[in-house]
Amino acid sequence: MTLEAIKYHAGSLQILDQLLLPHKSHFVDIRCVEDGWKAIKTMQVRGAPAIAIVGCLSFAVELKKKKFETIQELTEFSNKSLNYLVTARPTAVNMSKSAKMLSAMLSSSKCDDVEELKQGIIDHIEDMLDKDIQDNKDLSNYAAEHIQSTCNKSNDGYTILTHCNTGFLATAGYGTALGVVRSLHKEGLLDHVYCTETRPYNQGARLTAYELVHDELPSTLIADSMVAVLMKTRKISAVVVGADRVAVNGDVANKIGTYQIAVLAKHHNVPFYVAAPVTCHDDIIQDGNDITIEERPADELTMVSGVRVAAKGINCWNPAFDVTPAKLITGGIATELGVFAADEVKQLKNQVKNGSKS
Ligand SMILES: CSC[C@@H](O)[C@@H](O)C(=O)COP(=O)(O)O
Repeated sequence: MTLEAIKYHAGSLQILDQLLLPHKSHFVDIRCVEDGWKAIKTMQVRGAPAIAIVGCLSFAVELKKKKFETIQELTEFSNKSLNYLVTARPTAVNMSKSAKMLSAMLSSSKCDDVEELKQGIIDHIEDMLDKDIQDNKDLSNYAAEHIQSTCNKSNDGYTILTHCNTGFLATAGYGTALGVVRSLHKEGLLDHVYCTETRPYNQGARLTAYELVHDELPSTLIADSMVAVLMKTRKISAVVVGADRVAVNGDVANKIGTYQIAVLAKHHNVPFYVAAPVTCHDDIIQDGNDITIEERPADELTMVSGVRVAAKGINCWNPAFDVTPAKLITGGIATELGVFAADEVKQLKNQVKNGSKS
């Protein structure tokens, strides 16, 4: 049975509450933009593509119920809602790109029928679901081919290390970095996958491990602090991670801990890949230093599953993401348009502008 984290039918949205995983599968209703914003902020849904998809669908659900007298009224409501959704979490680019695209669609539309324009926006948002799954499959297949042509095999196939959660739970389906793992497995080429715990919020232990067990993939969980010894003592073919924002120069913001894994990969000569559909690429921010890094509440660090593990009174710093410089992304950046060297990812922006797909 395929995992399902987003249940959507015209006018109705439910999401799997990721705060309760892996212990409980419980879907919550998202009836409006405010519900969508809260679900993103509290991380009931997380992962860059899923944030944008659930944010936009929450807007679509509220839009469907609302009546507008004029196009101006529709436009004002839309811009206000979309701008609000962008404020829930700042690092991933996907929601802000979608918001800009939908606002531009409204402002450039020649349609003078409010209902028709409203439905056009809803249709466009609904298409995001299928498009994200197809993009993930395409980029995963490209990355799997690239790994086969450039990385070392271990035993009966390739051994991959991944970080955070980038699978069904972080996207509309299939996944990005975890999609690459799925594609290798489908081809009979996956020997093993290691997933990090991903402290402090444990997306690896709670969510990636859940997906790997669900799909019966050969897998092992490690603590984040074991990456160096893993690379030294076991044959790792490649590291594959996702992205929250890829800057124009190929620097990548992703889950905290990604940067240190990239440093270790460089030291141990392990190719380091980023799996990032075009929706994760920022066309404006030139380099990683200008990416806003979200800082999350201290209790995500001091508490584990509601139990305090840190001494009371200690100061905490909890950046949720870090930036891996392009020069450490030695394998490449996999997109639905192919695999790019990180310092050549600028070309991707031109291909997207020109509408080419190869
Ligand atoms: C396909 S998901 C890519 C990234 O969004 C993922 O690696 C990540 O950093 C998620 O962070 P999170 O804080 O759980 O939203």
